[in-house]
Amino acid sequence: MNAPATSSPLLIGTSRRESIELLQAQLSSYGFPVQVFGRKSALLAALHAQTAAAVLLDADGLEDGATEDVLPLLRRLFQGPVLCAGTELTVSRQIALMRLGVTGFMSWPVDVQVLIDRLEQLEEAGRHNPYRVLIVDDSETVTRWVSQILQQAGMQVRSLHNPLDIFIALERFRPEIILMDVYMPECGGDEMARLIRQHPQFDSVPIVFLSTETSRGRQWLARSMGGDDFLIKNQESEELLASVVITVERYRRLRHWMTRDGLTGLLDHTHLIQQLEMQISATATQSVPLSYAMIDIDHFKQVNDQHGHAVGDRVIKSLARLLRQMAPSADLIGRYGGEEFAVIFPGLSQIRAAQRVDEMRAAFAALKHLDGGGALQATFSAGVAVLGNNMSAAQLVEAADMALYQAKRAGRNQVGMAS
Ligand SMILES: Nc1nc2c(ncn2[C@@H]2O[C@H](COP(=O)(O)OP(=O)(O)OP(=O)(O)O)[C@@H](O)[C@H]2O)c(=O)[nH]1
Repeated sequence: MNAPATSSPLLIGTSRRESIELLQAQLSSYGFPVQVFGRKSALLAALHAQTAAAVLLDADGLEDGATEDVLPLLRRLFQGPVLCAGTELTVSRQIALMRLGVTGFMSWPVDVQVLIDRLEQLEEAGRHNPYRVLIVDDSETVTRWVSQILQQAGMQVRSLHNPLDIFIALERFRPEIILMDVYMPECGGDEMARLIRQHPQFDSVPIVFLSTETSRGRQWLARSMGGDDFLIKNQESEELLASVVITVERYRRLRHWMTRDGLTGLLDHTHLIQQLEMQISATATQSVPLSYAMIDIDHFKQVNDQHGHAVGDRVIKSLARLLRQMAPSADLIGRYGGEEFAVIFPGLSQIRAAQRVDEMRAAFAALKHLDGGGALQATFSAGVAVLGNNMSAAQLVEAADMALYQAKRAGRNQVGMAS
């Protein structure tokens, strides 16, 4: 059995179907559904009948047509990403293929890890998480005007009239950009920016000043105090929108590399704990539970010793992918250490979280990991704890860790619950 394949399939068009059987099996074992087509008409019919995640075309063409012949028809049916894989694609051919609608290139034979990374990036980009924008301005007219423009563009907006309340909003709403007035009765926007920059977890959130200030000197002073950009109030709405989109996109890209573990793309240890602390403080004011699970692959040393480190890495990546598919959000999963992972479950009781983790455990145990011609299976053990009164993040982690230790002692491949 393969990983739960929730996504649309990758469609591959090639005349060398037999040479990609291994690639197809590997992708399936990572939970990516794949369909392979030798004939142009079959590929186009499949695109007509269903939604595809992406299309991968062999630069050497299909059995009954060159790649350049397939693309115009294909592009009429499919607006998503089209990758093209070739042995020696010259720059001029790549440009010609791009003009026909190819969005990315790869080397042939296709490296499964490179392809998986590309597909995961495409999935991530396709999730359409709306931008979170915090507006801090004492003027009701300005906040209403700015909110309206941004909300109409599909963004999530919160407004704050008193800048002194900003830290609660930063923790709860976790904005990806702050649009801040420069002159407010309680304090200056530049002073507030300086204060925000004192906190490492908010140090990278972009701050764009909104002001009627046209003096370049005053603008530069505000920027030197921690602002990223300066927008004049009452300008064209297109300019405001463009500035927000460009700034948040750049922030998202930077943040991805700053916070993620290189092998799995999950939150690294530091940012997982930071996320847990934020979730705990968000839960503090609501009477909802918060559970936390620690997950550790069983006998992983043996996997490395018997199959090699590269296969071990593949097992780690498969588990990361499976957790991403089955956890509430990619922002709530982390790689805690080598073969150790953690998942945060806001709003779930300990028993419900343990049930979810047990479903993950069963799905992972059923996965087949390829090793040359053969395949191996692996299992994990887990410990789940729920946040108690006045419990800190460190105490919650410790409780889950103890439950994990009990699950290991009780024979592994099971989920333990902290008492
Ligand atoms: N391939 C690979 N191995 C890793 C990575 N990080 C840690 N490991 C290995 O994971 C293994 C962890 O082994 P142990 O902590 O002894 O535990 P275990 O063998 O999983 O046994 P139990 O946890 O008791 O079931 C060590 O051999 C590490 O070298 C990694 O990124 N890639």
